Amino acid sequence: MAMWCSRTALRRLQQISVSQLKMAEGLASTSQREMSTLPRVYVTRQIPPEGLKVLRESGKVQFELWDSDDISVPRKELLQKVRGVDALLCVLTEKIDAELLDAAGPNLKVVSTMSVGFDHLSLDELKKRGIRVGYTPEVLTDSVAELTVALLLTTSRRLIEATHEAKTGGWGTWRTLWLCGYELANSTVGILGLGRIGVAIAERLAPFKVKKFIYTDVAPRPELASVINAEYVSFDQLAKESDFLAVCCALTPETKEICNKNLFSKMKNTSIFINTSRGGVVNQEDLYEALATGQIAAAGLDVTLPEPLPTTHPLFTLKNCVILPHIASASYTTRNAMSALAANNLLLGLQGKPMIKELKL
Ligand SMILES: O=C(O)[C@H](O)CO
Repeated sequence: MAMWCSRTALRRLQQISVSQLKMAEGLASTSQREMSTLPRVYVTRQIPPEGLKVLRESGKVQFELWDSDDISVPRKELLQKVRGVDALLCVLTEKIDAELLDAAGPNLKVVSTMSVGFDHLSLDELKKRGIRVGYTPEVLTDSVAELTVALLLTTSRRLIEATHEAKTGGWGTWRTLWLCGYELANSTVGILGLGRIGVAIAERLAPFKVKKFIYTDVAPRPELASVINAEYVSFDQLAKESDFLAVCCALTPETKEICNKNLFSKMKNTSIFINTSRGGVVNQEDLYEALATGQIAAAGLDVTLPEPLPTTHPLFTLKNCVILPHIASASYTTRNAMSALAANNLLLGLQGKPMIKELKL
């Protein structure tokens, strides 16, 4: 599956125009000898075309690519392929840990992930080795916020159940309480972990006549909160007062399974729980209990643990749980922007320049 950037592969991967292809080939063929001295990069996925174009047209690196977007690179292959590389461009399915960094060896200077989340990276190990890390915040904020709103409305207004009923004969006469859900108007929306994405979600929800935004985080974030007029509350207050609770925090050792029975037991039985951050912030057994027993009204999840969630998982048996396959940032524009940003971060890192978006280790 892996390959060095060849003519056929380039055409297939990037659906680029013939002139663009010629340019890439020209670069490759005119400088075969020069190329062998260029820094080596391994790209762990067939990333969207914009990023590959950035790498290719830079003329500053030679890169090898795992030539698939449907199957992630097997660990064994990855450990082999990273040997001796100068930089790695990865996605969130690859664990970048001590084993991998040892396999890569001392040449590795830059890891650039095409994601805003970095829980798949062992930051301590990267720091210890002086490896710089790029990531892709901001470019996905709009897309994630849009999807979060879509998931929230789908869940609270029971759209999946409704289309199922319409299609399968459950649609009888118009009924007064059939498929009733919960509305945003006059509601309190809680945000767990207020960052750019939380703000963008609130900005989109405000026109639905939300009464109040509340949030909690490790500390108040007055600048961000003032944009959406959100009040800082304790974790318990957030649980008790939210009609809609949107989880927007990063997965860290501190937030691992922070959404557990302690949280669900304090929530209203009319509340809607939405998670578009990481599956690991939720204790899924506790969530199942809360949903199955009516402790909370419904949940919308774009992320689970593991991913993919096995189709036999109990959460799939619940009508009041909407599960999406981690698509919050999945718009063509955003995925291309993430790809280009990851490539540019990598190139800048290799040149010893500040990256556009670099994690402070
Ligand atoms: O971390 C990320 O970037 C998202 O989860 C996927 O876009």
